[in-house]
Amino acid sequence: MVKSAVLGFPRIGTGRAIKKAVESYWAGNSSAEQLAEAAKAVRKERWETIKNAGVDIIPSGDFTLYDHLLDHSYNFGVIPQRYVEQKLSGLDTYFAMGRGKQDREKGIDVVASEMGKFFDSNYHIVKVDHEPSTEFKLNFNQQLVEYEEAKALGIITRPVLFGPITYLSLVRKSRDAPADFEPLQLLDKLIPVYKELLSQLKDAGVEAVQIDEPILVLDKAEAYGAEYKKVYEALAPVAPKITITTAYGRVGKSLDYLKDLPISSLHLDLDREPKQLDAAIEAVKDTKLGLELGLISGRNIWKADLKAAKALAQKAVDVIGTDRVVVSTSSSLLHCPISLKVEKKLTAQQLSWLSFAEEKCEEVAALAGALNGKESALFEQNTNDISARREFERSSDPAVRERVAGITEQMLSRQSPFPTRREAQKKLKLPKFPTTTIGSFPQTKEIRQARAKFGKNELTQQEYEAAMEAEIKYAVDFQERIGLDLFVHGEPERNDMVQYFGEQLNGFIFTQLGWVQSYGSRYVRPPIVVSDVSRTAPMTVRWSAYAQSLTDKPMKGMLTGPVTILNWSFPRADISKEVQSKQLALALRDEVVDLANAGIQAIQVDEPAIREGLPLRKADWDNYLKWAVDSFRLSTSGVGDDTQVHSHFCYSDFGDIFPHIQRLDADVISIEASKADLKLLDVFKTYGYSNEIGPGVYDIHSPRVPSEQEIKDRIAAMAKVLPVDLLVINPDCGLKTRGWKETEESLSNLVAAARWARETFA
Ligand code: MET
Ligand SMILES: [Zn+2]
Repeated sequence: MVKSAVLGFPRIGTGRAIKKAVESYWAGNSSAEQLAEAAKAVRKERWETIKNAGVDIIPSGDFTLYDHLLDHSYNFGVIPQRYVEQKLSGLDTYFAMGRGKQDREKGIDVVASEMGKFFDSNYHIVKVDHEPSTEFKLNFNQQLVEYEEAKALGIITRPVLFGPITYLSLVRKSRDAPADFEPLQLLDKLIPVYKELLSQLKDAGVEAVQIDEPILVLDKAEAYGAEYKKVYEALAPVAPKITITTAYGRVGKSLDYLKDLPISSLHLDLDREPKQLDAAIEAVKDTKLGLELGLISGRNIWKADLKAAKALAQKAVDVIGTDRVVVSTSSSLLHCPISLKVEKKLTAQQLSWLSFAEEKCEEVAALAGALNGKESALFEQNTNDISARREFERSSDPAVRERVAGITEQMLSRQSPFPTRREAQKKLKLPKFPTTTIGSFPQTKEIRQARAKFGKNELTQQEYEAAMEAEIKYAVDFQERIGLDLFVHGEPERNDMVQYFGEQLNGFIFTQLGWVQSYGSRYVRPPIVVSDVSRTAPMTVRWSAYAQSLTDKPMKGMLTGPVTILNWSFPRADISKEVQSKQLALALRDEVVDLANAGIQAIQVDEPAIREGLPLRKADWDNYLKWAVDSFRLSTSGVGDDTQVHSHFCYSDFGDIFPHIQRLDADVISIEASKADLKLLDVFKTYGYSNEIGPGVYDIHSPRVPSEQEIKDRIAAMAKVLPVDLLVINPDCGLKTRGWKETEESLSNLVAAARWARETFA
C-alpha cells in the first residue's frame, strides 16, 4: 500500500489562536499556563485536521511558539550566557532568545539572536550563537512530549526534527568565535544528544521519525558525504526508522552518498524538482531504501494536478513497489495558510483553483488512494477543476501576452549612460551629499484608523483622501523644517508596499485570513497572482503630484519593483516567474512614465526582495539574475535622462550579488548597511560602484536615535571606500514603524552630519 504523509503544518491555529495567545502572554495579560493550554489546543486541532483529511503519516514535534530552529537550540540546552544572566523563567528565556527583552525597572536588557531567511522562503529562523565551547544537553525532548500528547488523543504520529548537520549549518557562529570556527565542527558533541533523544523515542514505542535535512539541496552538501555517513551510522542503531526529508530543491550529486545511508527512506521535493525522480529511482532500486515523494507543494497555494502527480508516483511504484513508496508534501505546509474554509469572499471559481494546508492534506490522501486503486470523489473533482483552471489560463489577457512578447533590448536601457544622465539630472539642484529618506514616514494610529474606517465605509472617498493629503502635507512640512534635500510623500496611503499595488493591478486576488508566518508572531497575507497582470490607471501619481505641489524641493515618486511584488506574493504556477515579472515590469513602466510626465523628477523603484529570490543552487543564479535585472530595467527605462531613477535594497546580505545591483543601472541606490557595515564596505572595496549610492547611515528597526557623531563616523567610513561625490545620505530603510519624535531627532542628526560632510570633504 502506498501511504500518505505530511511533513509539517502551520502553527498559527484557527483564528490566529497562537499569535494571540503568545502576544497576550508577552503583554502580561495571560499566564504561562494559559499559553500552554492554548498551544495544546492548537496541537490537537492540527493533528485532528490532518487525520480527518485521511493522511496516514501525521507529524508531531513540528509545533512551535516562535520558531522551530530556536526550539532545537533551546531543547539542546544551547542558551548563550547573556540570556542565562537575566535569570528568567525557561519560557521567558526562550522568548528572549527569539526577540530580546528589555525591562529597565528590573534591569533586564538583552538583545535577540540573529534572524535569517529559511532557504528561499519568507519564513525566518532564529539563529542562536554557537562557539567552540558550546555544549549540548537534552533539555527537553519536545518530540517525545508531543508524540505522547497525540497518542493520548488516539493519534499515532511521526515525530519531526532537524537533522544534526542541517541544525549546525543553520545556526549562527558567535561573533567572538575564532575566524576558523564553524558550528559544524561541533558535530561530534551534538551526536550523543541526538542519540539520547532518538533512543527515548524508540523506547516509547515510536516507529518512525522524520529527520529534516533541507541543507541537502545546497551545493555545499555535496561535500558532506563523510559527515552524513558518520551521523546516520551513529543514529540508526538507536533510533526508530528514519526518513530523511529534503525540501526546496534538488539533492543533485548528494544522492550518491544518500542512497547508502542506513535509513529507511528518503524524501524528495518533486514539486520544485520533478526531474530528480528518475535518478532517485535508479539509485534506490537495488537497495532497501524507500522513496517519499514530495508531490504536493508546500510552497504554493495551487491545487495540485493529481492526475499528473499520480503518473509521476506510478513510475516509482512500478520499479520499487507500493510498500516502498509514500506520497507526501514537498515541504512542511508552514508556508501555506491553514484552510480555504474560512475564506468567504473568494468566488467559487477562485476557490476551485486553490488549496491551502488543510486541502493539501486531503490531496495527499486522495493521491495515495488513487495509487492504491481507489479514485475518490475528490480525485475526480480535482481532474475537473484542473482542466477548468487550464482553460482559464489559456484565455488570459492576449494584449498583455503580446506586449511581453514584444519587449526589445532597447526597452531595457536608458537613453544615455550614467555620466550623461548625471549631467541632465543637475536640474534637480541637489547639493553634494544629498540627504533623503527611503519613502515611508511613521504610519501612525490615526493613519491606520482612517484606512480602517474607509474600508468599512465610515469615511467617504473624499474624506479619506483629505485625511491622506493632510498626512502628506505634514510630511512635506516636516522635511522642509528638518532641511532634507530630496523629499518623499511619506506613503501614508499604503497598507503594505506589495498589497497596495496588487490591489490596483489586474491579475491579483486577496484572501481574508490567508496568514502565513514570516517570523515569530508576525504573519503576512501574501496576495495571489491568478492571471495576467496589467495596470488600468495610474496608481500613485495623484499622491506624488499633490506632494510636489506643496514644495519647491524635488519630490521622489515611490514604487515597489516587479521582482519584489512577485517574491512577496504567491505566483502563478502555470507560467514562469520571469514572464510574471515582465508583466509587472511593463505595468510599472507605464507608472514611471506617468510620474515623470506629472513633473516628478526622481522615482524610486524598491527591490528589497531581489536577493531573497536568488536560487539556492549557484547553477541557477544566472538565469534568475538575468530576468530579475532585466525586469527592473524594463520598469525604469521608459523615462528621459533627466529623470533620476532610484532603487532601494534591504533585509539581506547583498555581497554576493552586488555586481548585479550595478547592472540595474539605477542612478542612485540606497542599501541597508548599518547592521553589517564592515562586510558591506568590503564589498564596495572589492567591486566598486559607479553610480550614486547611499549606504544606510542608521538602523531604523529600533527606536534608538543615532547621534550626530555616529552618523559622521559612518559617512567617514564610507568615504574611504566610495568616491565622495557619489555618496547619498539616508537611513537604512523606510520609517513606517517609527514614531515622529525619534524620526525628527534622528533625521536632524543625519542632516547635520551631511552638512559636516560637505565641509569636510569639499
Ligand atoms: C522594505 S523596503 C521599504 C521601502 C519603502 N519605500 C518604505 O520606505 O517603507
Ligand atoms: Zn527597506
